Amino acid sequence: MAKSLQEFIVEEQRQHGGPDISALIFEIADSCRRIAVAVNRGALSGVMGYAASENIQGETQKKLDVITNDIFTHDNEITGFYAGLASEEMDDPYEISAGIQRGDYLLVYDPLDGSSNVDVNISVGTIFSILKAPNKNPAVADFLQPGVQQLCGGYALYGSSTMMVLTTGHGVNGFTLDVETGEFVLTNPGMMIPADTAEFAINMSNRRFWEAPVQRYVEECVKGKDGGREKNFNMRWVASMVAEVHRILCRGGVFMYPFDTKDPTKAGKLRLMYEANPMSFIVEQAGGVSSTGRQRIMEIQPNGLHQRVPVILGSKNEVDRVVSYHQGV
Ligand SMILES: O=P(O)(O)OC[C@H]1O[C@](O)(COP(=O)(O)O)[C@@H](O)[C@@H]1O
Ligand SMILES: [Mg+2]
Ligand SMILES: [Mg+2]
Repeated sequence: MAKSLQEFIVEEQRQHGGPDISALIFEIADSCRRIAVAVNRGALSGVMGYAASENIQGETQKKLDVITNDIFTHDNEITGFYAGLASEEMDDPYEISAGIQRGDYLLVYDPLDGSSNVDVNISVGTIFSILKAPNKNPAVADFLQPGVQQLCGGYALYGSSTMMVLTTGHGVNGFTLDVETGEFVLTNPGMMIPADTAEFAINMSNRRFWEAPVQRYVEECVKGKDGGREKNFNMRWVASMVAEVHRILCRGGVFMYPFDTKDPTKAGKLRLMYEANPMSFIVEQAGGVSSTGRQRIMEIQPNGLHQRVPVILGSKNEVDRVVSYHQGV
């Protein structure tokens, strides 16, 4: 019989040792199960559309951004495992309430990724990263750890089925939610990204704002066999990073939200701490590569909780090619 997430994580912990974060992972999975219910009920709960608020990035929040942030924050706060929490939807780290025990870890998360898709019933997700807390009363600086220090990176995908995919540094495993039992079951053990691909994902409407190396790469993909590449390429853009990364884990591909000059105040669109880092951890553990074009993402020393970074990730040979185009540029 297929293993449950719980059985799998306990076994992985026993096998590899290190800090025991198995209970943290079960609680996160349970919280994602509750978010899946909120997302799946859709309009039935009256949660479609915009809230009357903006987040720190000046983005108008969807009602579900706010609801899922509340669920994820509350569920994980009360476990007593964390010294502090930080989310895309909160300007500053969330302080653990008085009376709740402070634990040894930090949790950073994007409670609802791809939220522009919820009103049109397209896949969304939750992304999270677990770090060691340097102390029980963490300041912002204590959260600013490079991705290589993550203890766990993972996401939940609320798609045609709900899945949880995660790594603790010993490969990548995928679990599907059995809605009848409420349990996540191991369905995709040892996920690996093929080194080669003929599929790329990028928001083409930003084309005129990209730098020369990305212009060159995409141009070559579009021209395919007529432009010197050995094959023709296909393109996908879901506008949900979770769905995009999941597709790449399942069948390969390259995903890019590169540096662009659209808004000179922003180095890219995606956020380092709770989007790029956990996804990079997963991609690297699955044999892929994740880079800004000029630097391995997981080696970036963060300078802010909501810092943005260019992201190019996926199948090794294609990402290596894009990175090589950046050399000397
Ligand atoms: O709408 P665009 O510019 O194509 O951006 C899509 C990207 O933005 C995101 O939706 C950002 O995430 P949020 O929904 O959490 O802000 C990514 O999931 C996705 O890859
Ligand atoms: Mg996001
Ligand atoms: Mg989000």
